[in-house]
Amino acid sequence: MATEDFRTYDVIVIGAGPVGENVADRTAAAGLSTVIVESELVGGECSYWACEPSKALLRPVLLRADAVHIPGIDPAVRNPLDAKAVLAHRDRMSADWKDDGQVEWLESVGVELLRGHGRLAGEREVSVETPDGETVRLRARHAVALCTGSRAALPTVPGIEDVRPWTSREATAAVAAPRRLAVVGAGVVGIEMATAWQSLGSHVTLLAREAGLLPRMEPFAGELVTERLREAGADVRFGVSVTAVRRVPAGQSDEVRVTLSDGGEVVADEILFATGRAPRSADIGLETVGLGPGEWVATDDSLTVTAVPGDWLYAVGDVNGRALFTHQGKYQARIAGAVIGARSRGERPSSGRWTPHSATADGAAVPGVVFTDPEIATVGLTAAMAESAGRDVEVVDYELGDLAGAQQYRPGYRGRARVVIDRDREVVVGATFVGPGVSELLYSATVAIAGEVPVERLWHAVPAFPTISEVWLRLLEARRDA
Ligand SMILES: Cc1cc2nc3c(=O)[nH]c(=O)nc-3n(C[C@H](O)[C@H](O)[C@H](O)COP(=O)(O)OP(=O)(O)OC[C@H]3O[C@@H](n4cnc5c(N)ncnc54)[C@H](O)[C@@H]3O)c2cc1C
Ligand SMILES: NC(=O)c1ccc[n+]([C@@H]2O[C@H](COP(=O)([O-])OP(=O)(O)OC[C@H]3O[C@@H](n4cnc5c(N)ncnc54)[C@H](O)[C@@H]3O)[C@@H](O)[C@H]2O)c1
Repeated sequence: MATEDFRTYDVIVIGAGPVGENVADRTAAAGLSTVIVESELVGGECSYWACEPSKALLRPVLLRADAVHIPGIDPAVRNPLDAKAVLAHRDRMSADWKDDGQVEWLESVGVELLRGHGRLAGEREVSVETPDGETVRLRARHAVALCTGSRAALPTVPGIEDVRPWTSREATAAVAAPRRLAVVGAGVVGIEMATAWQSLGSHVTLLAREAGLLPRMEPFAGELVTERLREAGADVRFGVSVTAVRRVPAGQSDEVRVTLSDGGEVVADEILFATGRAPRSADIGLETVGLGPGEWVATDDSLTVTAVPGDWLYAVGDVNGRALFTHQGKYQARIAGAVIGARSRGERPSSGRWTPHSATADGAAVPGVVFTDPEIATVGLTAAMAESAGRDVEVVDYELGDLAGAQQYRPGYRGRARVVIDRDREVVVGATFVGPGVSELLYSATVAIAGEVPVERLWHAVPAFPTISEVWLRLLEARRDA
């Protein structure tokens, strides 16, 4: 093992997922020499085991769900999906799990890549264990950004280590549909993967410990998706926990027996635990700067780790636990890059909400789309969140199926919209749309919330006829006429 002297850069980024890539891009663009350290594939979870493969699996499912309702389209669309073709498409959309394209992009923006496992080694220092067993020591003049992301969190269930459980990685990268798939967890990963694999030929049993799907969203979101999953043939069960799992021989192969809290048993070929995320921070040297290994790395709105003095350590993206989405992590990356750039020039980052140096939207307007049938698009507060925060809000609902644009989009359209309006400030603070094709509506709601557009002014933002965006007008009318 050879140990080199320190290599010095202005900025060291640990983790080349979408967020680390964007921090590095911004600091390089600010004229700072930047190295990025990656232990697996450049592009991170999102490109290979999360957003890209999951959406490639789901797009054919959602397109087919619309197409079967449209007159004049070949009735053959009712046939089951060609799973082999969908999986091949998924492989292409995941770049066949090769990162050459992203490595080229890093080169094109002037960022140096160092492959290996990075760990903090005290103030402004990082040690990298390279794939050939060497240790490279790095020193940063200005900043170290932790962008190590998150991993699937598995619960402690007796037998879990012996059943080869699927996590989001196996669920997005599997090469064939299991005949029977048990899915534990009623969050976004659980319901997206249940939707995909049920349509690709598996019989899915979805096990939710809560009384409904997506407990943190407006209740009608989970209700509409439950209906469609059941219509598609999935077995959706509420109020049940998994108390034990075991794999037993079955014919030529084996199967998983899942014991439930209600005394029942589910038998499956594979079991997916979609039970949330944990930060990838257990082995990144946090203890060398006084932080707790394995914990979410807390920051302020400038993405600076305030528990470590000196304004040199940043945590950006999933690892800080602020908002676990690629787009929100990339937003944080742009802000962290601007903050690092400003501090490197001896400038004080601007303070206050909605400035170029504050990730204000993390607390006010985080958009998210769940790509199920129907789609769910959310931003800002739900009615329950507003209520528990003691905000004085008005809740306005509208049935999307009553819109001409919705019936044009898909005859028999079913869906619902809700906006949450802050009564004191007369601005929208939350919006949820559930229905086919609603994902593209979300940006309008995000602009209304982040822009704090007065509700009065929204009357002048005229939606085109006949589109689903007319829901905005109908919501205003419903409020006026209430
Ligand atoms: C199944 C699934 C579907 C999803 N779908 C969506 C979606 O449709 N839209 C959306 O916005 N979000 C989606 N997400 C969330 C999204 O994947 C994450 O928010 C996003 O990947 C976070 O980016 P990141 O760069 O912070 O972390 P990651 O993408 O996890 O990247 C972190 C990188 O750091 C590397 N790394 C970790 N530790 C070290 C170390 N010590 N040294 C060197 N390198 C290290 C890792 O190898 C990895 O490449 C989904 C998540 C899952 C699980
Ligand atoms: N389309 C998208 O943008 C997209 C897709 C997938 C994931 N994501 C991101 O990834 C994050 C993580 O998603 P997720 O679904 O893994 O987590 P989640 O926190 O959204 O849901 C986890 C679910 O598992 C349940 N659970 C936890 N422990 C359990 C146990 N022991 N037994 C039974 N159930 C248990 C929880 O009650 C919850 O319903 C999301 O919050 C989202 O930000 C986004």
